[in-house]
Amino acid sequence: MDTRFLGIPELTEVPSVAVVVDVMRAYTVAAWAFAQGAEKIVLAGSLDEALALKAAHPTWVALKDGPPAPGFDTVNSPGLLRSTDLGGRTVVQKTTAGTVGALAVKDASLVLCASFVVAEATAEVLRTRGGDSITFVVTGEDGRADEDLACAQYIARRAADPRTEATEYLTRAADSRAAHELTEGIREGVHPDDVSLCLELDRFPFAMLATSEESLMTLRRYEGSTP
Ligand SMILES: O=C(O)[C@H](CS(=O)(=O)O)OP(=O)(O)O
Ligand SMILES: [Mg+2]
Repeated sequence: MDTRFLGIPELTEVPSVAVVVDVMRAYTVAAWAFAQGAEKIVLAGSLDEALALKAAHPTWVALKDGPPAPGFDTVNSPGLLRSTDLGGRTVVQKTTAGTVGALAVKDASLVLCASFVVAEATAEVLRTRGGDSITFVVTGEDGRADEDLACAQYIARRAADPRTEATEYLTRAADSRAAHELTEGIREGVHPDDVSLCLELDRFPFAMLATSEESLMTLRRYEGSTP
């Protein structure tokens, strides 16, 4: 199998199968949103687009990274989201790295968004649908964010060998720059439990599949075998 690990600036071709990884925190947050009942997540390309979608659909929940901001309902924090009821709601998500990475591969034939909380479910989709070539988009720090690279490498290994152990990959993520910045309060819009929530292996049994719906990149939970 041809497996590549690329940062967003290195995406010069449309991949066939793309796994977009953002551990801290976009795709941990997205998984929590589904766990809290969200029906779908629209991935916005800019803050202005997110606000325009919210204005056009006032019942949608607009979410951004960093500090709270006017027009947005909440922030990119799993610790904060886990006490929010999102039953049947549509979430609009805009973050610095994660949502940008998914939009960068929107023309791929299969796009999965992933983090440690959905690692095994994602690996299982790759075992059945991954084909010969998989591109992992390491969204943070232009491909150098070790929490994202470690998770991507773990999912790739796990897809090939379900006996792969997670410990060394989780240890790298726990020691990443993002983990330290979240812990030390350098990043904003943070709950004290965010880092530990981002390191919960296989917290959720579903994968997350992104497709274009009415020209919007839309993420849904996926538990079947045929995306
Ligand atoms: O919310 C996050 O953790 C980051 C943004 S920042 O580094 O906190 O400013 O966004 P993401 O796209 O989820 O990596
Ligand atoms: Mg990140």
